[in-house]
Amino acid sequence: MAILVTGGAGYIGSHTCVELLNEGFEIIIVDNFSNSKPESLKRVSEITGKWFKTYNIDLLNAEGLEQVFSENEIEAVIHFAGLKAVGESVMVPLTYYQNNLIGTVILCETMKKYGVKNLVFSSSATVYGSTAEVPIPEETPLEAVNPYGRSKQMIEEILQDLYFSDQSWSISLLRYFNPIGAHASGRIGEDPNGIPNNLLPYISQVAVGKLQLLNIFGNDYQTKDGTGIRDYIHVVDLAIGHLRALEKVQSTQGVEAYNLGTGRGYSVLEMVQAFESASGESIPYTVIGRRPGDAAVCFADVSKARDQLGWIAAKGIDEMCKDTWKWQQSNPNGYRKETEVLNESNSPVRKEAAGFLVSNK
Ligand SMILES: O=c1ccn([C@@H]2O[C@H](COP(=O)(O)OP(=O)(O)O[C@H]3O[C@H](CO)[C@@H](O)[C@H](O)[C@H]3O)[C@@H](O)[C@H]2O)c(=O)[nH]1
Repeated sequence: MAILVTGGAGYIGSHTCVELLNEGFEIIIVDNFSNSKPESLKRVSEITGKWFKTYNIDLLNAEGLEQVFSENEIEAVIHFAGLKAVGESVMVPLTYYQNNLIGTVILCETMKKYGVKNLVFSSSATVYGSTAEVPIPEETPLEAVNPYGRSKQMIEEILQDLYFSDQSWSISLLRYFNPIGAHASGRIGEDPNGIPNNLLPYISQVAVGKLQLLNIFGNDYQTKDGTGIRDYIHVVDLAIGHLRALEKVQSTQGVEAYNLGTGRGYSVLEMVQAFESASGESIPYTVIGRRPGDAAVCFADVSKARDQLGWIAAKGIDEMCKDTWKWQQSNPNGYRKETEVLNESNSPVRKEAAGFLVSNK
């Protein structure tokens, strides 16, 4: 019996695959590689010394997915696959709803057909919106503020309805706070397309000299130093949280949401300092206006995951920054080779995209 991992080649997916393989699970991966590279899976194999089957299939391809279920004995699914860029989701909402919602519905229909009813779903703290009171417990009303977030919120609701219709399902909704860091080997890590949207990938690209200056989005929030506060969590801790959730869905029925965070918040300026110490590089920055939709402060109440999953994040901010830096330094172009990067920088599409991003700053 195997665990099916959708989106297993992505950032959180690949780290979870390492932990699953290390704990002796058999895994099968489905990924369309729209935002990831097969190279990450090669490295998962290299780190663990284990082999696994990978299908290059889009979740919207119901027949392809059916083939995966008919060819393998699957006991549970961890579902990561989905589009995840907030800004992009505002511009192409239908693409987000098509991929994230319909992809999940097709996955669940196929699971149902094959009698597989154990599911761990990759949700996000984004479902809480930007005004929730901290620390945020799971029962906080959900009010996502952009199409990406709403797609996660709607999927959670669909999965609740599914359980209501058939109580033999067992589903965990994992609401991630801010995953950063990388595997300690430095072989797998976060590999964003183009200019990063998120703080840590941006800082690490400044440290390695790919970007010149960090733009800090506002220093006039009601926080200790005026900059935004977030609950950063090491991606390996997060990956281990999936294993605990998997044990839970395999031993009970029901649908439960869990916050996966550390329960501690750090400001943007504290992250800059922590990264400077970990890397020995200086991070030049400038303060610009607030980014629309950003919360001032966001951190988790982690008691439910601790009490019900027996899970707690173990790695601190220094280890998060050290591992991010090791990955960034040894893979300045992510999973791409130098030649691929050169070809891309000459492509007209790439130039247009870069112009677009700069003009939106
Ligand atoms: O170039 C940057 C990028 C970010 N920030 C700030 O850094 C903090 C963290 O930002 P970011 O890394 O973009 O994370 P979030 O805004 O918290 O967004 C993450 O967390 C959200 C809520 O969980 C999810 O919806 C998103 O997908 C996920 O990227 C915030 O205060 C930002 O204003 C900057 O100052 N400059």
